[in-house]
Amino acid sequence: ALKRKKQQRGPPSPPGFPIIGNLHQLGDLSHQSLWRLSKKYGPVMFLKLGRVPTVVVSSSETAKQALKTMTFIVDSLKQMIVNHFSGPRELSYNHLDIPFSPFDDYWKELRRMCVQELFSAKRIHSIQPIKDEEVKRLIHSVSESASNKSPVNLSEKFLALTVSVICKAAFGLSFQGTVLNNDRFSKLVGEAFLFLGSFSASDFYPNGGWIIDRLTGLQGWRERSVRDLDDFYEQMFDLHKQGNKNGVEDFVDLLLRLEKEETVLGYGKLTRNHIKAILMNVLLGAINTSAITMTWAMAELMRNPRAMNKVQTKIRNQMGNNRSVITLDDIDQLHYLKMVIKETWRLHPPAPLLVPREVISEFEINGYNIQPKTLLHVNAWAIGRDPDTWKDPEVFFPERFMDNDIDAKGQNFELLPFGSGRRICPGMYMGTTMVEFGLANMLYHFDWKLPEGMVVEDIDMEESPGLTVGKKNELLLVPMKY
Ligand code: HEM
Repeated sequence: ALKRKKQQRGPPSPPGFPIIGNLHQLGDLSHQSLWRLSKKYGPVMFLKLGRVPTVVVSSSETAKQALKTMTFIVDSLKQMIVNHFSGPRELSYNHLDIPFSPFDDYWKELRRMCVQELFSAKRIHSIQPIKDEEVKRLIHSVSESASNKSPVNLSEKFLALTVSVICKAAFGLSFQGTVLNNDRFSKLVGEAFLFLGSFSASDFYPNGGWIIDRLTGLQGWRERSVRDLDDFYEQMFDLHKQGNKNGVEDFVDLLLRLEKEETVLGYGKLTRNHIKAILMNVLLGAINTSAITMTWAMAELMRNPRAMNKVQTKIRNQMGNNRSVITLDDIDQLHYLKMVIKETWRLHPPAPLLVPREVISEFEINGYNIQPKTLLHVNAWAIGRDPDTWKDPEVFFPERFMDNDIDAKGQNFELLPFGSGRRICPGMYMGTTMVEFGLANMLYHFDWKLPEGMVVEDIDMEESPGLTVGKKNELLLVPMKY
């Protein structure tokens, strides 16, 4: 009887208010608030976010139980469509009235297709010339700043690099002089991120939250971002209809072909609106995350001159003096750089709460009972700072990865920048190589110093709110040609 009683026990829960539950305790940077709460309430907590019952796990052990042993689904794509593209509130891709479980099949098929077509190692090697070309452009522009001794906005440069590489690879587009220039596009992507991550009352109060959103101005802003992106997609489809110059089928060609062939995926035919939603997902998943990682890494290295010096010396010794570009093939040898990147992900996972899951059947974590229909968050950010897992968690110390074989590929629950399990990031290899490649080249070709009058203590590590969490203030550094 005692055992039975234990099984029925729910996780500890911070006291909340009626109706809003614990929503008021979240704030802008919810992963941080949840981390603080977890110190008091433990690695499995129950909260009510408005009406939504939510469980948050905050240690590697509980994350493992949640991600590895149980079956549940996250419907990020469905959620996104429902929340942001449907209903009378938004520009609507609203004919996607997607029932719950068939959608899962549909997503599974799509995901398989994406992995084969877009994220495969073969594909990534085939886009290496694109990466080389784009990184050369970056080196060139940073060199100019170096000769003028003027600061470079690294946040912006890294974003521009990933935008050009991903868009050329996925959409066959070059932004130089075509549909959008990099700046406008980067801005659009940034906005889309903010609005997806922004707290929206209507997500929690389906019957009236939109009034609050209108009053706060969020509504108009979302509509504008969505409309701009929609324009962008339409322009891109037009360009693709004009035929592909080099005869290579890119991701958009592929999706348009499947649409034309009236391909049935899961529950129904692939429509233009599905294609937009898929592209949106890929775009948002791909671009910001890599750029954010590179920016955090540079900020941490600037604050830790010992690590900066070590990583540069190692890259330069290994690569010799007269390389124009460090290539994908070189990167395997750069072990210390890889440790620097892992250490960056430990402290700054770009998607700190991963993607929320919905529990579909009852299960237990640490003996606590979790009910179906509960939303489940894994706080990867908290796990990276858990003193039971990491010695001196606040210290940036890449060498900590020397004596263990923890990697970031979803098998070690101590480090989950790409999530784990069924919904693990399919762009993991692409994202990792992107980050390694961008950083290796910036560290090899340039020494970096702080703008005039700034000292190391002035580098702030404040985070900006959103679905992905980047550095709040832009990182400005002065390059010196090595
Ligand atoms: C440093 C780079 C990246 C990081 C840190 C990252 C991180 C993540 C995380 C944490 C998730 C959720 C996984 C989970 O909840 O278990 C995710 C999902 C996803 N990522 Fe990435 N990502 C990166 C790069 C990319 C790239 C380059 C692409 C595409 C080319 C991509 C496409 C996606 C997609 C489509 C999903 C949704 C998968 C699903 O729901 O089934 N990501 N990513």
